[in-house]
Amino acid sequence: MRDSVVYSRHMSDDFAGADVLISIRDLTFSRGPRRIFDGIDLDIPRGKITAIMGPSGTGKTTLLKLIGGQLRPDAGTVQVAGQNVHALSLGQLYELRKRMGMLFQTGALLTDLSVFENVAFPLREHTRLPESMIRTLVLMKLQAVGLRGARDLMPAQLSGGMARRVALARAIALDPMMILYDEPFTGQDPISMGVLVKLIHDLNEQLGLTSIIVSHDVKETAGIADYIYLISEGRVVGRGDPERIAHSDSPWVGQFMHGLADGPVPFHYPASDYAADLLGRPC
Ligand SMILES: Nc1ncnc2c1ncn2[C@@H]1O[C@H](COP(=O)(O)OP(=O)(O)OP(=O)(O)O)[C@@H](O)[C@H]1O
Repeated sequence: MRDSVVYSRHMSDDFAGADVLISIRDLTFSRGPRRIFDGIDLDIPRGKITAIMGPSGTGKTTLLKLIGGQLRPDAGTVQVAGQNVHALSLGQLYELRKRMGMLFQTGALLTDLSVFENVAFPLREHTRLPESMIRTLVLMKLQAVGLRGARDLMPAQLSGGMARRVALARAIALDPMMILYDEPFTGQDPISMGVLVKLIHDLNEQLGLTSIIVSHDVKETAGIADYIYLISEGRVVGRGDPERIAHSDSPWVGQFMHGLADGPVPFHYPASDYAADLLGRPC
C-alpha cells in the first residue's frame, strides 16, 4: 500500500472534527518526465500554522503554487475553503487569490515605491477605498509588523529583515484568510529570524489567519507550527504535531529533522549510470 494512502487514514484521525481549510486529495503533478507528486493527500487545518518541510527540490514551492492555482495538477484535487481551485473560472480564481496572502522568498518589494506605497499597492489595485481609509489600513498593517515609523523609507534603505516585514505587511493588506510563506527565514540573522518567527506566530493568532510555512529552518519552524508535513520524493513521509515528529522512529523523519548527511534521503538528483556517463556512452 502506498504511504500516502496509509497517511490519509491517519490524517482523518488527526483532523477528525477539525475545521479543514485546504484539502488536497490524490494530487499528481509532473515536470516533464519527473513525477513531483504521486497521489499525495494533505489537510491544512483552519486557524493553525502548518509547516511543509522536506529535502531541497522535493516540490514544496510547487505545492504552494498548486494551492494558489498558479500550477494545474495532472490529477487530483485542491480544495480551498470548499472551492476546487482548478475548477474555478479566471475571475473566481482572481477573487480567491485576493484572500490568499503570499510571501515568497523572491517576492521583492517594488523598488521605486516607498514602504507606505508598497503596502498600499494591493489596496489600490483591488479596492476603491478612499485615500483616508487606505492610509489608516496601511498604518495599521505597518504597526502590526513594527514598521510604522519606516513608512517613508525606500526599499533600498531597508535591511533584509525589515524588507521581509514590509512584504508581510503587504501580504496582509487585504486581510487574507491565509498566508503562504515560502522560506520566510532564509538569509536572516538570528535576531531578524526571531522577530519574523514571533511575527508569523502572533499575526496568525491576532488576525485569525491560517498559515502554511515552507521552510528548511527546522528548529524555528517546528517552534511555531501546530502541524508538520514532511514530504520527499512525491509522497508524505512524516506528519504530525511537532512532538510526534520529534519522536518519530521513521529514518526519513530522523534524517531530515536532525540534519544528518546519511540516511534514506538521496544525495544525488536522479541520474543515469555514472561510469557510462563519463565515458560518453548512451545509458
Ligand atoms: N519552472 C520549472 N520548470 C521545470 N522544473 C521545475 C520548475 N520549477 C521547479 N522545477 C523542478 O521541480 C522540482 C520541485 O521544485 P520546487 O521548487 O517545488 O522544490 P522545493 O522543495 O521547493 O525546493 P527548495 O527547498 O530547494 O526550494 C525540482 O526538481 C525543480 O528542479
